[in-house]
Amino acid sequence: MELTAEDLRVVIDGVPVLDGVDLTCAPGRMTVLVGPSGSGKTTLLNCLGLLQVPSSGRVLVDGTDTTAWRSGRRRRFWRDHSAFVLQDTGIMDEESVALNVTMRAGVLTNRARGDRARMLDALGVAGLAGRQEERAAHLSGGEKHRLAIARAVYKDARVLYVDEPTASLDDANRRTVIDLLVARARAGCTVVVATHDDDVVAAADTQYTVGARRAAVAAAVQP
Ligand SMILES: Nc1ncnc2c1ncn2[C@@H]1O[C@H](COP(=O)(O)OP(=O)(O)OP(=O)(O)O)[C@@H](O)[C@H]1O
Repeated sequence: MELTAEDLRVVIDGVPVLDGVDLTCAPGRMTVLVGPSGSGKTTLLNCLGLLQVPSSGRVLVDGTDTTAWRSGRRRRFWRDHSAFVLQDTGIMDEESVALNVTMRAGVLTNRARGDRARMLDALGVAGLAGRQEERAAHLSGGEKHRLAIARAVYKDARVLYVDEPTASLDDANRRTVIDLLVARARAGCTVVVATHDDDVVAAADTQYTVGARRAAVAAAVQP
């Protein structure tokens, strides 16, 4: 699915955070959003993920303007097409690793339901083979990141939104996460990543510097 931002602006408390962003995130490509801390990367990621309503401008999904989408339409987009790997990863600590992948539980028990073979496959891809019956709370921070990506792999989400996936990971985990994201893009997904990590940037197909336009305008008005 193609995501397009057109003249996107976000103003918070009278302060422009995003100032006219034009951007396309194409399927089959990993697009990274870079820029200094506070430049608006997460804000842009949230707008592209329809989690945040911009002050003006549009977000298009496969050419369809989402501005008028009501909550039900947005929820269908999230349910059917997208996966989020955000900074707190959204892992349910008290549940099993398996349930965190399939996101479907039995009515009377918390046993994971869904396609077991695909669940095991997704865990294998994420380097978590054999961990399905453990409680997610037992996983390390890096393993939880990989579990969140396993969830996206299981879901076969067409759009993957990722915020700072490698922050506070060791080198081996960083490499695994980067390779997983590249593999999702090669599988045809639209992968959008907000990052400070040069290795993530080096692995990306497209780079967008957030705040560059603001910086250019500020430089132009310097005496
Ligand atoms: N809900 C909010 N209320 C007030 N200010 C906000 C809000 N959301 C974002 N901001 C401000 O908008 C600016 C951009 O924040 P954002 O989190 O998008 O930056 P970022 O580039 O992702 O930063 P980092 O690299 O540090 O994660 C910051 O100055 C932040 O304080």
